Amino acid sequence: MGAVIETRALTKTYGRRKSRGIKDVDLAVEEGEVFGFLGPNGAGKTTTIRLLMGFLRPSGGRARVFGFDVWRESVEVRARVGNLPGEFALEDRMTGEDLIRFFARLRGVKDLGYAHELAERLDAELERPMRRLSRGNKQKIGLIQAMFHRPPLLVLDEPTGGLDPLVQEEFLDIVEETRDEGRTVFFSSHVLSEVERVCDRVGIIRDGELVEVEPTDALVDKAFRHVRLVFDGPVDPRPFEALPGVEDLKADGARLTFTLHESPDAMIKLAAKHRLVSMEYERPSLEEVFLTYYGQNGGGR
Ligand SMILES: Nc1ncnc2c1ncn2[C@@H]1O[C@H](COP(=O)(O)OP(=O)(O)OP(=O)(O)O)[C@@H](O)[C@H]1O
Repeated sequence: MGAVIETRALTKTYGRRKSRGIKDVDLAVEEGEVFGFLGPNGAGKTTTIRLLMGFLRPSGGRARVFGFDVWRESVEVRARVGNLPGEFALEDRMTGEDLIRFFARLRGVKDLGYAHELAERLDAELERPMRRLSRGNKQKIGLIQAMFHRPPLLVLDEPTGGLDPLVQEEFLDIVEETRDEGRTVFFSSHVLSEVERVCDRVGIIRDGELVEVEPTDALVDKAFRHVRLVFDGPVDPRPFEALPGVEDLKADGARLTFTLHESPDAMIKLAAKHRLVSMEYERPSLEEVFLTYYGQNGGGR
């Protein structure tokens, strides 16, 4: 099967002033993959998710989920998608258990076994009224609600927000199991480490535009490297500084550290003219790669 989510030039502007939401987003999420949708606050993640769920009408372009138009056939879409919205209003007096039973009736689900398994694994409090739950505990109820009927597609907006680290880990295990069952997961995040751990591919959105879509490994692989060279005596750092792709060079007598944005060939040949004691050549984290798209202060490259 082809794409589970497919958007073409999907665009949303807000209000009469046509203020920015998202612009010309072309996206294809394949069946059985875990897709991470990355961007800082205000980049357009929630807007995209609300469009996919048919909660917002596109200003331009279109989007399909399982082949259904997300706006005109939103009932068909929602029947196949488990969704955690960015913000959700929960009935204050209801307990988590009441809410799950309510959704189970709506969806015609009789067996609540998986709902209770999820509640136990996420350490959710199903017996308390919602108004007495902390943000993180409400988030757990929202996640159970999105997942307990094992929908073929999960669309989750910042699913780990407010969860403590152990529960985040458990949630990521559940995401991996969901993929093992051949189901598809699309989630937005700005926690790069979790995306690096579970996502097969990532899309990076900046100022409403999708700037990169890559397999997670490939994105990190094609990025720069951290290099640390230690020689048996002081070396002149200037020839290293002059190499193409060398940035942020720091010299400390016999020790040079820098980032390298080109292939290592010229650097290795230059280093080999001296006596090397040790060399480290390391991939960056996804977090560091992400910063190269945004700059340290959100500027971008
Ligand atoms: N209802 C609205 N009316 C006007 N502008 C809006 C509205 N909702 C979002 N925007 C604008 O659209 C842009 C994208 O917002 P969106 O909420 O989709 O970003 P996000 O990536 O989900 O951010 P966050 O991580 O903060 O939720 C922002 O510039 C935001 O100010």
